[in-house]
Amino acid sequence: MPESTRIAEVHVTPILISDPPLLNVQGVHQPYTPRTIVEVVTENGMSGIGETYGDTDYLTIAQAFGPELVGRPLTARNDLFARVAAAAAEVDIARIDNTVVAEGLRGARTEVKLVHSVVSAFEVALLDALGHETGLPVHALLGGKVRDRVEYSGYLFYRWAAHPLPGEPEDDWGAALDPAGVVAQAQRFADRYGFRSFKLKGGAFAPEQEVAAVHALHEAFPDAPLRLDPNGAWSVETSLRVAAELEGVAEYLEDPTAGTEQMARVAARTSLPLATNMCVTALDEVPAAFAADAVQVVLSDHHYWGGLRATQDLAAICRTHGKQLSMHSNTHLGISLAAMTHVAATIPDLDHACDTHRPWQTEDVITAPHTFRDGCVEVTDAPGLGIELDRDSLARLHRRWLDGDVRDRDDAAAMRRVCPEWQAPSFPVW
Ligand SMILES: O=C([O-])C(=O)C[C@H](O)[C@@H](O)C(=O)[O-]
Ligand SMILES: [Mg+2]
Repeated sequence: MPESTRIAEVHVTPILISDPPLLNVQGVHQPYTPRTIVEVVTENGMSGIGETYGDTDYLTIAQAFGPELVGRPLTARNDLFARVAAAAAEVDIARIDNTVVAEGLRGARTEVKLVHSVVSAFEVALLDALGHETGLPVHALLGGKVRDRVEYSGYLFYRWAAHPLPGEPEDDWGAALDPAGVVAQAQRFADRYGFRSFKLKGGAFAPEQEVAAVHALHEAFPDAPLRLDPNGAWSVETSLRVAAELEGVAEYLEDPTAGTEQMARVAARTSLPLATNMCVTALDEVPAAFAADAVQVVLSDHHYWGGLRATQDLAAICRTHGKQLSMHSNTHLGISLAAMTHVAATIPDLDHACDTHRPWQTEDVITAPHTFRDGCVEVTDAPGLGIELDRDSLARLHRRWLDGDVRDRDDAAAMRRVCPEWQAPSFPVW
């Protein structure tokens, strides 16, 4: 492939995918959630695909930036951030208010974070296309894999059996609203996918109930590393109480309390490691959090950090500062799972099984969705990401987006359909 191979077409396609009624501190997942699918096509007819958030602001930036890639060299990735940021500056981004919102439960919402998430989809698509042009897998383009399988953890959620209205998407997982329900869900995850570690999304019920669920999981799976993540819902004192009850049971507590300062106060008084995907989610948040030793484990996420190479950079920063690395996940499809798996395969010191929402999704836009064996996804050596876009499925899910009115993830609004008085909580909740 000549270095001058150029991009001939870029397609940015919003879709709505079905999502089960998973509970978190902000509310409950809506029946449908938006994603953005990016495809680049080279002048040689090779295609590359990427995936990111589909909420209005991300989509607006992606749609503004997409056409600018046409005519650019396929190998030009280093200026993506500057170019996407410039595109973002030209459009109206309506909802930047530096508050925590549901579409990611990712700490303060800033323009830089939006830009990173958009960059990630284009970077992955460019790497995928480059892989097809060269015959190399994405992990090789990132320096090569150091493992043949990437381990994921079973991501447990409190959940309702069904969304409230007839005709909304259904699955057969049933409700999980107490420790027995959580253990049954974990058992099904273990039987079906072989997961050997579990994360419970907390913040849905009082901490004592969630601690009881983690103890029940420990009893049922004594060797499994366990995590509990209330997305910052607890006060410092509550976090310390929970930490004391879960020492020796959990491998880490994820964002027990909100913000670097409070996390540091908890970290100073427990030996249980604290992990975050809320207070260290962009480079400018690193110095203060590391100086205060507020976190011991950083959850990478290539959507947050601006792509696969940025994730490798984050790994180097964590290594330098003696921090461990794990991986966060939001609702995502197989394109992102492929990207997560390729980058995870290249990071020597990925210390924990990665999170993934993928087992909760019943739809996808790739022709052969991944399978989990022993909780792991095989690292493919096929060119690019090693996946193929399912164009019929993409068209169907895009049609749903065109016909529907969901444009943003809003877990509080979804909760209000069942509990009209529900408000997004003020923190700490407990
Ligand atoms: O903190 C986390 O792990 C997440 O925010 C992951 C997801 O966003 C999860 O909380 C969700 O979708 O409800
Ligand atoms: Mg988290």
